[in-house]
Amino acid sequence: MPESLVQFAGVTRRFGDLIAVNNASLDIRAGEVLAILGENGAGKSTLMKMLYGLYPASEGQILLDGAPAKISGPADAMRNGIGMVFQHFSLLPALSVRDNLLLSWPKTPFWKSHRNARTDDVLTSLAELAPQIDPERIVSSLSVGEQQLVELCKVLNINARLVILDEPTSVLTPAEATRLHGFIKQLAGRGVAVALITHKLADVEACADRIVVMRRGSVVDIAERGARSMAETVALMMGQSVDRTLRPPPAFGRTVPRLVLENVSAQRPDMSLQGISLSIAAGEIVGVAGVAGNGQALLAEAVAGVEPLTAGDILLDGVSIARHTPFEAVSTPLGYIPEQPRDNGVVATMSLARNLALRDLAQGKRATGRHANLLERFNVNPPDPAKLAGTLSGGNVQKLVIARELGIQRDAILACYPTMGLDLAAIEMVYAAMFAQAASGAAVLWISEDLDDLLAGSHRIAVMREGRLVALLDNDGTLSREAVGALMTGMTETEAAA
Ligand SMILES: Nc1ncnc2c1ncn2[C@@H]1O[C@H](COP(=O)(O)OP(=O)(O)OP(=O)(O)O)[C@@H](O)[C@H]1O
Repeated sequence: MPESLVQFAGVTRRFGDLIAVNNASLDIRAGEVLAILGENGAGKSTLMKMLYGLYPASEGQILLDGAPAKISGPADAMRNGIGMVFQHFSLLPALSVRDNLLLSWPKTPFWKSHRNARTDDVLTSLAELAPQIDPERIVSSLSVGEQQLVELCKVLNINARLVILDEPTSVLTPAEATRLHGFIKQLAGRGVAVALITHKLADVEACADRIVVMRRGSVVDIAERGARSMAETVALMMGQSVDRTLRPPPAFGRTVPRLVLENVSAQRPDMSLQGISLSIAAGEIVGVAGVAGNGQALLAEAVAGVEPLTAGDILLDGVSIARHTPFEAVSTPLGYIPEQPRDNGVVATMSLARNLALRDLAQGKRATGRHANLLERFNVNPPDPAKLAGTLSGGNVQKLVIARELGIQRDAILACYPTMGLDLAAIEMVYAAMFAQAASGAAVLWISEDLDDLLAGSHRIAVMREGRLVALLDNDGTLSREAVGALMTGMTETEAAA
């Protein structure tokens, strides 16, 4: 039996009346990859945050190397060789990658935090894990996936014995995810324990040695790799079986242009959007495919009005909706699901009810109770309008934003990674809501890194590379992943398939 590094013995965590983790017992062994699965709000993050010292257990005990762990905060956890990478990042956006790594590196000399041969060791894990990231780049210019890799390097730099990863692949491109899987296996091969919280069965298939399933706060199953079929694991997670087949989008007659981008251009220090023109008809879903960091984020923010346009216009039903300040964007008649909704879509210190009424409030109108049923409809858990948004689990924050943006019929929808961090049942619900909007005439612009979902759910696919729209393809059933992948990377189809 391999050595137990950590043991949870009957651990419970309450937040007021809510039992987030209920009498959980499990161990984490040196050199294993332990996948922790469960639907949104199942208690996965809370369980690991207790180990990382962020919350004390309400009952039960956590043992480290067989003795009761004395971890009263993340600094203690790190001293004990436990590192955690969160869904929510803690990088300083104005500093370079190198400076961010130096700030959290225990060996950084206090007198010299700058470029210096003696501090180059801080870059070793970056070179291994993400050689494409230039350490001198400013963090704010990195894609979300790249930022996550930098967060992971921070943890690797403390020489962790246990690395906890909270949904690491939800923001990674397929290629980045594959590289991360390989790296996780390498870490385990060196004797490091990896606890991997995930919703993606591909992560489990690629690297898990054991699989823990949580449901409603309880550990409901612990199994060795291969002991359960994927269908059995999903049924354990959801308490039922979920058919994960994306229904095709509703048919539409491409006649009336609704959302029109005319030569849309915008500029950030590291990225420029160059003359994007695209016309989306009523009822049409256009999926935007691209390798992360090729201008999708800037396109989304430009269309949403968060980033001012340097040229061009955006028209909705013939009327310009191009905005010049983020405040004006609040009145944009566009349903907008932003990337990283915890940062960009909710006010953590406000109640769920006020977050649902955020657009009204921002326009100086009174918040009404008419939004309350949206919590039930979009399965936000707990569906308590008085709860603060900051207390929701990551997936439930996403559902809250989706409830606000897709809960009423819109003329146009801009959806950025709308299923990120969601469990399988919630993904189905989001796609159903998005397709229903299209069926009722909304023009939908949908940015995603999941090519399979884009191919299954869009009428046309726009491919972005280096801030330009390099292709606009009819998704007529003949498009292949390889063909779109080739356009995304600029490689030939055979190179992309290799
Ligand atoms: N600080 C907090 N205050 C109050 N309730 C909380 C707090 N943190 C978590 N919860 C609640 O505890 C439950 C478990 O949340 P947790 O974040 O552990 O779920 P999760 O399984 O990681 O979900 P997800 O997959 O959506 O990230 C949820 O109902 C959540 O609302």
